Amino acid sequence: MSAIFGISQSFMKKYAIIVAGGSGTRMGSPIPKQYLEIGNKPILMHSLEKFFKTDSSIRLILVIPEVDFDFWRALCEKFDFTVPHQLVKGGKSRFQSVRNGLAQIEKTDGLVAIHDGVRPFVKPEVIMESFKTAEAEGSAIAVVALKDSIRKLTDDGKSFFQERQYFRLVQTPQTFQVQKIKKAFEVTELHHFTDDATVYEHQGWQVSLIAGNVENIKITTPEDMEYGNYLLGKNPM
Ligand SMILES: Nc1ccn([C@@H]2O[C@H](COP(=O)(O)OP(=O)(O)OP(=O)(O)O)[C@@H](O)[C@H]2O)c(=O)n1
Ligand SMILES: C[C@](O)(CO)[C@H](O)COP(=O)(O)O
Repeated sequence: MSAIFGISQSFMKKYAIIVAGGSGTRMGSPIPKQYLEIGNKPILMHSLEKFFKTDSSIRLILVIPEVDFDFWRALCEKFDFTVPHQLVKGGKSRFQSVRNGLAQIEKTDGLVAIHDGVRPFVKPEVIMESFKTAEAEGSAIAVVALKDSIRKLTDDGKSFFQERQYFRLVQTPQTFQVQKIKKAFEVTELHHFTDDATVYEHQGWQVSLIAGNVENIKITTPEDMEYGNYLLGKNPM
């Protein structure tokens, strides 16, 4: 980090892997959810733009199914979408899609944010903080506190009160020092690797948490589309 005119600035190369290799089964739409329009363009374009507008020097790596490459290029033409990005083919699972994205990063001395393509409402402040914390501490995982009470269910049908202050909802971006996350992804995929933090901590490394933003939902089911359109109507990007 260095300070120029009071603004703290890092000179480390920054990357963002935007994963959108899924099929969106829970959305149940004829085309995968990442290409559905909210506001005036596909969800995925909002997500890519968030990173580009935050810092245009971030190298954007977009992971989508290889069968969708032509479809995506056609969408870019249709929407006059000019944010520079590299297309990479997705894998069978999110883990494999991330690994394909990481394989495109040759150098090991940078920082990489891994972000779900279907989280278009991430705030620029969260993206910037994730790079800053990952540079200092190795990782930065965006999380938010719970507002509701929670209960733990047991297999025999009972439920128990849990202290919610000990829990956080996990979002993306999940940002890391490139060298460490590339090493972490050299392992065999395990069932509990639901995100990148779990892969990182499998190495025995502690993750650092940062504050996410509550609107940064993962668009998953049809009602999330309604909420997304509502947010854009009230709060155009
Ligand atoms: N093989 C996969 C599976 C998921 N993802 C991405 O990981 C993010 C989070 O996954 P999720 O919301 O579960 O997306 P889908 O797998 O598409 O949805 P579903 O589980 O409903 O099928 C999404 O941006 C999704 O495109 C991916 O890149 N490659
Ligand atoms: C990465 C993630 O969005 C963090 O909350 C989440 O783990 C993805 O889970 P999914 O089952 O692939 O939707």
